[in-house]
Amino acid sequence: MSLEVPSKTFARDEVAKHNTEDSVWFIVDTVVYDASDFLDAHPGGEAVLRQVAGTDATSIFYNLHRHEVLQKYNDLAIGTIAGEKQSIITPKLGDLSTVPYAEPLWLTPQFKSPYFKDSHRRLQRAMRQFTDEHITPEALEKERSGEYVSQKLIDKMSKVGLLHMRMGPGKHLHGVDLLNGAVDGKDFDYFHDMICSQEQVRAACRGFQDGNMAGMVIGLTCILNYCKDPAMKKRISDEVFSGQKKICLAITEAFAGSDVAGLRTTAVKTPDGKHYIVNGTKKWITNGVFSDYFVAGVKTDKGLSVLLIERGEGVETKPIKTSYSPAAGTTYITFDNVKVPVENLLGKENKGIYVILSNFNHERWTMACATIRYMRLVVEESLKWAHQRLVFNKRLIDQPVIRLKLAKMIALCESHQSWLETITYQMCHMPYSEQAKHLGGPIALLKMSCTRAAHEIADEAVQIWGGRGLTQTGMGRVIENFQRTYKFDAILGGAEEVLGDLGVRQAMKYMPKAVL
Ligand code: HEM
Repeated sequence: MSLEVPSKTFARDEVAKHNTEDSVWFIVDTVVYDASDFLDAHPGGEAVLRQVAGTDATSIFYNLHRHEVLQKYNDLAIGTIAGEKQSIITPKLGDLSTVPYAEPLWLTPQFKSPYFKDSHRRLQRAMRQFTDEHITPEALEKERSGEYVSQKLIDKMSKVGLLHMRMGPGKHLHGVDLLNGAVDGKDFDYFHDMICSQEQVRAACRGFQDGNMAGMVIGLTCILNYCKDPAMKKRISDEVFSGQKKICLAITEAFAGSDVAGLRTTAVKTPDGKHYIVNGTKKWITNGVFSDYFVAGVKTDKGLSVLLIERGEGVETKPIKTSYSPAAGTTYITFDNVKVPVENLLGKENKGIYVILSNFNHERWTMACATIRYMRLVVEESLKWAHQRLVFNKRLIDQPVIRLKLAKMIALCESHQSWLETITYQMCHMPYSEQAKHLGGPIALLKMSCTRAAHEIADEAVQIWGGRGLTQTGMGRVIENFQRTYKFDAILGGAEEVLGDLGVRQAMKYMPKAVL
């Protein structure tokens, strides 16, 4: 699609005359812009616009701006050059990218895949449209302002079943209309789940991405799987799926991160046996500041337990400043003599470790989905940039050293997506009990390897982008956001070192007495 501009046409000679004190016109990709009243407002200053007055400024413009700038300031366009056609593509909402490697191979027309059915393709199209139209504009705004996700967006996501889909396959999807019938809830599998995760990442706002209900993805699972009272389970899941209430998972503390056995928050039963009294703190809790429910790991008399704690007397939350956007809602929580009914125990007392562990595979796999898709976005941006940026009178892509960096980035991205799809296929075909036994290790290794790859990609991308890879607005904003935030995925949901160790230890459980 081309930019929509007024139908008036001009000769190039005519444009050339508008290089006076009062009139500053120039051409970008055959569109004529009258910047005479924009000189003061131009963020890059007046002088640079005067320097190009009357000329074709296409290549200098694309050396300095993203194409979306022209969409935003479309009212400066007054027409086009007679007999010439725009050559630069303006993507429509929902479109697939035609940049090589910008889409996973299964979405590239020439490639076939054994994994994806029509319902996956329908869901991908619907998710892309929904993300481009509703999620990305809000993500960009909130990532910058640091405000939390709006109730309006939550309501929209709830209406199209997106909150339900984020929990993965299961009965909670049966009978729910998913993006206007894109997929039947009973057919929803882990490839649909992967598509939901990966499409949303394209907003490229890592803080907002977590702020947008990541707490629910890891917190509500414990209610769906371990809440013993059916009425309570229905009440809470209805409230959360409808977007009226927010929930988060509160495990980590200043005292213990990946080492969950080291938790120090205590839950002591009252003498009448009807309540627990909870005391302690939680740190780095995503979405905690705006949550109504906290699925909290606590120490009971003989071990670890998991309790559903409602916001109320004795519960205090305050934001923690991190290197990604405050939009994530990262929180420090204090529980001060909080009275929790014993019915709120999730799973068995002192056996909370099983409740916590049951969450890990899906959480880590979701993080791998997201990291890989963000890596691909960085590849797409870097390919576009290398193709348009002129340095030493050459495009960056004409330099072998740049092509080598891109080759490494593409290879890391493609290999991890393939591994992810192989594991996702196993998740679709292995019963849950088998998954816990056979996939915990591979998923841990996949996540560990993804974030190592992200580290390499961030490093190479910043070298390609230079200062723009370190600047929050403008051309390199995606790269800047990625290089500043990929570490969250290397730490959250299990640090790389812990996951690597887990992967090898799990493999050793099945090691035969093999010798050389
Ligand atoms: C319709 C035409 C134009 C519009 C709407 C426009 C708009 C903008 C905007 C929004 C920015 C902020 C940069 C960003 O964060 O992306 C900017 C920066 C800038 N613009 Fe323009 N601009 C136009 C044309 C031009 C042209 C023809 C030049 C020619 C030299 C130019 C030179 C600059 C420079 C040097 C910067 C600063 C870039 C930086 O900080 O990296 N602009 N412009």
